[in-house]
Amino acid sequence: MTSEPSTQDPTIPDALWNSRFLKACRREPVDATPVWLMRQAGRYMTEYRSLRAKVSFLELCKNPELAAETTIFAAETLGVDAAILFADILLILEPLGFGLEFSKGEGPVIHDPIREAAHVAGMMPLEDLSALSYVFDAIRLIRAGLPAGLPLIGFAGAPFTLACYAIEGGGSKNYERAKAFMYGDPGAWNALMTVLTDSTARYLNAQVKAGVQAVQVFDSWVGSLGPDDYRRFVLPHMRRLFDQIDPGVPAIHFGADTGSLLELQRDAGGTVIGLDWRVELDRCWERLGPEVAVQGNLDPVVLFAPLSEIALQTRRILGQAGGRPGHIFNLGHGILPHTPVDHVRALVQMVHEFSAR
Ligand SMILES: Cc1c2[nH]c(c1CCC(=O)O)Cc1[nH]c(c(CCC(=O)O)c1C)Cc1[nH]c(c(CCC(=O)O)c1C)Cc1[nH]c(c(C)c1CCC(=O)O)C2
Repeated sequence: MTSEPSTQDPTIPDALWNSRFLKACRREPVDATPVWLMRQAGRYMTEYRSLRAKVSFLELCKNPELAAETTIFAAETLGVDAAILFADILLILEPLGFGLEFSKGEGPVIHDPIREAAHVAGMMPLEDLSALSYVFDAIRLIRAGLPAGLPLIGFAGAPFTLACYAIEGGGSKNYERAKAFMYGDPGAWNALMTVLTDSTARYLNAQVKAGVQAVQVFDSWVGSLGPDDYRRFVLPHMRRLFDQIDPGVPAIHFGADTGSLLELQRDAGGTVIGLDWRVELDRCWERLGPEVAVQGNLDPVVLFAPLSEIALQTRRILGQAGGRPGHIFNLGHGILPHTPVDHVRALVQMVHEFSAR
């Protein structure tokens, strides 16, 4: 069911193996709760915005030196317990044959989206990952530039979330096209999900080979499904994905708005389950049982509140985790673009201070 990276791979240095973050992934006791934040490198930072004034988002992703600098700068400025690769879940769509664009104000646009089953019949799982070599180059540079004991997280989008983008052609409120495709032609849907699953597994394992110590799978839009649809159309693919990921690295399984899917997500796989802020951490951990670690779950909007409120909610979440080994503090979803940086830094300090043992 879950992968258990409990024996140390001889290629992992002690400083990384014994880091707070990796210990928490293994549900081992730590001196203070590890914290990192989804989208910790991004537009809320002035330095990021000045870089983006010079290069487009895709240029930044495809320039290993700049991507590495962005990851390292964010991790060091914030004092977090893990760094995350600077990239995007949608990059894998390009070598799968889709045109990708990030237009101002509109978010991502996928050209030539899937409109019929015949499109899927022509798709093959990625064998050759050389079109994504800039990602692996960035990982090598980041690993070399990070402090020896600071783990690096790689990531990918989950097949459902990627399928939504590939079919809708961009963001969507209700996913009508994606769901109509799923219900209307389950055979073509499963073929598409299989291509995305197998490509993603290879991509994540290649990130591990290049030097990440953990991976996170973002199923950002899967909360739009009810449990029965998740079971029928998504779970078998997610299980196949987690089964293929290198068992030597922890896999974080994140979804947003998945309060009604958590047990199914756990059954699909992952050593750590991500929780958003709509749920209570203690009750969910109870539901998930003792075999998984949990990550979360502060509302990203709380970072706009006064420090006193941030402190109150940080203490509440740490209290709900109850000092039980296996909690990684994070937001319930990514940091928002206008978040005050000083509040983000204060949050990281509070987590460490309030949880020090
Ligand atoms: C759904 C999704 C995407 N990308 C991602 C997800 C899953 C996470 C989630 O659910 O929030 C994942 C992602 N995207 C980015 C990272 C980098 C690592 C990090 O610091 O966490 C990660 C982990 C950079 C980014 N990805 C994007 C930016 C902003 C680009 C810019 O304008 O500079 C960054 C820093 C662009 C992006 N990329 C995507 C969208 C919807 C957008 C536009 C959103 C927006 O405009 O705020 C797709």
